[in-house]
Amino acid sequence: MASLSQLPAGSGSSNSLLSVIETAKEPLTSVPQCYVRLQQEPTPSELSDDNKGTFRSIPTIDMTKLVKGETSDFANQLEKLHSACKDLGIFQLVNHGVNPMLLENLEHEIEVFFKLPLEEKMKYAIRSGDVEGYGNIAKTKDQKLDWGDRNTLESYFMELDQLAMRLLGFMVKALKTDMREIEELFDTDGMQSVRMTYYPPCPQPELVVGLSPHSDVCGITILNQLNGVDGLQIKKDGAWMPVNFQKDAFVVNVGDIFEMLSNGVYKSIEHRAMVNSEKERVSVAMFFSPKFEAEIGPLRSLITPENPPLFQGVGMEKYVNDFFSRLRLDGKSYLEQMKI
Ligand SMILES: O=C(O)CCC(=O)C(=O)O
Ligand SMILES: [Fe+2]
Repeated sequence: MASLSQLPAGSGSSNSLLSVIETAKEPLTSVPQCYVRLQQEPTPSELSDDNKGTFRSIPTIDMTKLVKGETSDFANQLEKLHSACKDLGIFQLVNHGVNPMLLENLEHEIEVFFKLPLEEKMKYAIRSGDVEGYGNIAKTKDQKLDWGDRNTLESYFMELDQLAMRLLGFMVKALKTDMREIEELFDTDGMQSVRMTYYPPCPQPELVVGLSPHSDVCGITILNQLNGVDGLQIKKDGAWMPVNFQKDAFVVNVGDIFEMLSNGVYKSIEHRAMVNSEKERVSVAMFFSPKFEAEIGPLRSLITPENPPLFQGVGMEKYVNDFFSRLRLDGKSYLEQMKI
């Protein structure tokens, strides 16, 4: 795994992580001890039939049906979006409207970047006190990135930002509340960050984890599995379930902050990434969060005497900083602390 933006410091910052690509270049037949996980939770194939549950695949939401507006298709799709966010916290988004040429260029440029020699990549390494670079990129909407091909990356960020705002709009509609509070939190100065991850093939994939179990500390995440290789898994009823999705679809998941904003109606989902022995995998996750100055907590418009707040309010900056000061990714434990 290389590159991270939403990881607490000790989850493998800088050198050990950045060098996994270099490690994987060696003709290895076994995995170095530092990557071996001794205790893995069961995968579906290891569970008894009684415990497999009913999960088959994540729901598919069709953006064109949402954008079309007030038709019966729209109402059905909005209901589907509501159930997906409430019951699972994740769905695949098809017909999202992002320019296919842009997606192709992005895939090409990111692959080229990850394949540069380490010395070249380290020229872009994140420096202490900075938030962007190899290893980590985070930006507010008005900050510029200065590595990679600015045109492609910036266009991607802009298109995804618009998509995220539209999706947030539909989610708010599905929650039957109004958009004003969300606009205040996310619009203009909202925070956008990205994690691009290159997972090299691994000689013993069953012994390692590409990205440790976690939920995302953001409003929503839009994940692009760039080269179409699967590896994402979600935790459902105590077991890890693989998520397969169409090559051109994005996976959207509810983050911890939206769980708080929705007062627990929508759920963030615990997930992880696994690797395989043959194919490298490249993913780009974009995280959309409220602005740093915002106070986050259950939306006022959702709170009534019958529906009291389930989470404490907290400043966004404090929330994010406290998360980054934790030593490792640990499922949904950080969000649990915020419960009243
Ligand atoms: O690579 C993936 O499929 C998952 C990435 C992810 O969960 C993240 O970057 O937060
Ligand atoms: Fe994630």
